[in-house]
Amino acid sequence: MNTLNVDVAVIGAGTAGLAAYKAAKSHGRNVVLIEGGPNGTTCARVGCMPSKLLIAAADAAHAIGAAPAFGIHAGPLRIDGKAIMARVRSERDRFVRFVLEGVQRIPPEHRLRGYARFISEKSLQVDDHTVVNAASIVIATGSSPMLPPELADAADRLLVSDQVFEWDDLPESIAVIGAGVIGCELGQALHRLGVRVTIYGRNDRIAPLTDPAVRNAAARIFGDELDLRLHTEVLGAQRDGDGVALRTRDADGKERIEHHGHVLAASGRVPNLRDLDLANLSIALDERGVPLSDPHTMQCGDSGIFIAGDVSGERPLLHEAADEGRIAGDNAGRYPDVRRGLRRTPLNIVFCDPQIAAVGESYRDLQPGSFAVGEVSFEDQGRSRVMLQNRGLLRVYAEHGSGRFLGAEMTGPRAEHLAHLLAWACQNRMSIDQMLQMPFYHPVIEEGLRTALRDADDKLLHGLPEIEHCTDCTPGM
Ligand SMILES: Cc1cc2nc3c(=O)[nH]c(=O)nc-3n(C[C@H](O)[C@H](O)[C@H](O)COP(=O)(O)OP(=O)(O)OC[C@H]3O[C@@H](n4cnc5c(N)ncnc54)[C@H](O)[C@@H]3O)c2cc1C
Ligand SMILES: NC(=O)c1ccc[n+]([C@@H]2O[C@H](COP(=O)([O-])OP(=O)(O)OC[C@H]3O[C@@H](n4cnc5c(N)ncnc54)[C@H](O)[C@@H]3O)[C@@H](O)[C@H]2O)c1
Repeated sequence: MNTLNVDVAVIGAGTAGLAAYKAAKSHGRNVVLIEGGPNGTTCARVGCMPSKLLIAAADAAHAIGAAPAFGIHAGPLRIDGKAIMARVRSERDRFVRFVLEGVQRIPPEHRLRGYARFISEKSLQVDDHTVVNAASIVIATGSSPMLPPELADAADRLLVSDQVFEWDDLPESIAVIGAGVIGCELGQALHRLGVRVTIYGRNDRIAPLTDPAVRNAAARIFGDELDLRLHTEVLGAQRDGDGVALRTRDADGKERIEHHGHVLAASGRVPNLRDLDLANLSIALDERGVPLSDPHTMQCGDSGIFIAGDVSGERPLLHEAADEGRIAGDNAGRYPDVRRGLRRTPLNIVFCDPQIAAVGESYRDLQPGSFAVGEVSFEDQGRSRVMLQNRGLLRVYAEHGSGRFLGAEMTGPRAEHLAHLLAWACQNRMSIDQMLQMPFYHPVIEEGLRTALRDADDKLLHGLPEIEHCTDCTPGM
């Protein structure tokens, strides 16, 4: 057995772990980065990048399908699944290569291969070859897809998103379980690429939306385009012939058995904590078994243990993993002189079409009666109509009294850009009035945002509370 004595050990070489390693090193500390699985990060290998590559192909197919409405006819659409997947994989490999080059630049003596688990608060066992003693430790082990037990009998026809990006051709049909972020992004992309897709959601949840009005708008738009079954419970899945027989029950209690080629579990992800032997530590855990941590320092209690990225289960997004990793690594490097790091305004973007986004405080978390809602439908919004992308709804939330902009939820054209504008305004604690003093060009989609801001301004002026406050969006739904 080897023994390694270091100042800081970082478990996991994903986005959070790499940021933590760099931040801890900046203090001149002796740091080791431990990775058990494949290098390259979830984002580049099986997450953000390959999913956006698949969506880009779907966008291209959709644009051809939409062209006749402008009087443009490109001939019959032909989708070459093999070519699509070849591009997804080769571009994905290119992104992974950049990450691997970065990992290679870390001196070999600072990298350790193997899965780590805790022996005590200051020591780790890595596989069966090394004991690492460290003054502080960063847990940055990421997350894994959750597999609902009722899908177990689908056997080899049960997939998770990781496997989609290894396909060398597109399948004929697929059932997507979960109308969350992955379900909406991949489900719609595959549908637009000619795969017969059914998306099943067990409640009315669509991606990160908590505002019932925006949720309804998104459900309507999605449901108009593809087979979306909300409020539908999956009862079981059985390997059957060349596919899967999926047994479901809808909101009216009607049970059905339908045949699909594959089943994709897009039902959420769970933090990678199970094999870390956290029971050997005295840090407090929440009800999911995730170590409790301070979101500004990433410190677990007053220990020398820090947590960052998807494993913390708080904001499982790339830019948050990078921020949390940086804060955790900085504090691990300066431990016990722990400091608060910068946390940004929450920003969530789903790359479906129309895009979905949420900024700042979510509708669900706002205090009923304390805020006004301004809204705009994109149906008659000038630029959106010009581009034939006039679908969706944007709702902005503003605090009564201060007039401060609190947050927004939306589905609509170019929501990724609107969401950034709004997140910047939110982080700068701007009021609706200050936002309306900013320039708006013509004709742009941002004029739709101005309509929503004016609506909020009007309601603030008249002291109108939000009357349709969500009654069913209790936490966790
Ligand atoms: C399909 C998909 C699409 C996504 N799209 C987006 C997007 O568009 N935008 C966005 O912001 N986010 C997106 N995300 C989320 C984003 O990818 C994650 O938030 C981010 O990659 C998390 O980084 P991380 O460092 O926490 O985890 P990871 O990159 O998963 O790193 C964790 C590492 O820890 C290693 N590890 C685990 N246990 C141990 C152990 N015991 N010992 C040693 N090593 C261990 C793992 O092998 C892994 O390499 C997407 C995710 C998915 C799945
Ligand atoms: N654009 C992006 O930023 C992006 C893209 C993809 C993934 N991600 C990240 O990856 C994480 C995981 O994505 P996800 O889509 O797996 O999780 P999610 O939490 O977004 O959605 C999971 C959905 O599955 C539903 N569900 C759970 N069990 C079910 C069951 N048995 N039957 C039917 N529905 C069920 C849940 O109600 C929920 O709506 C996201 O939280 C997100 O942070 C981000």
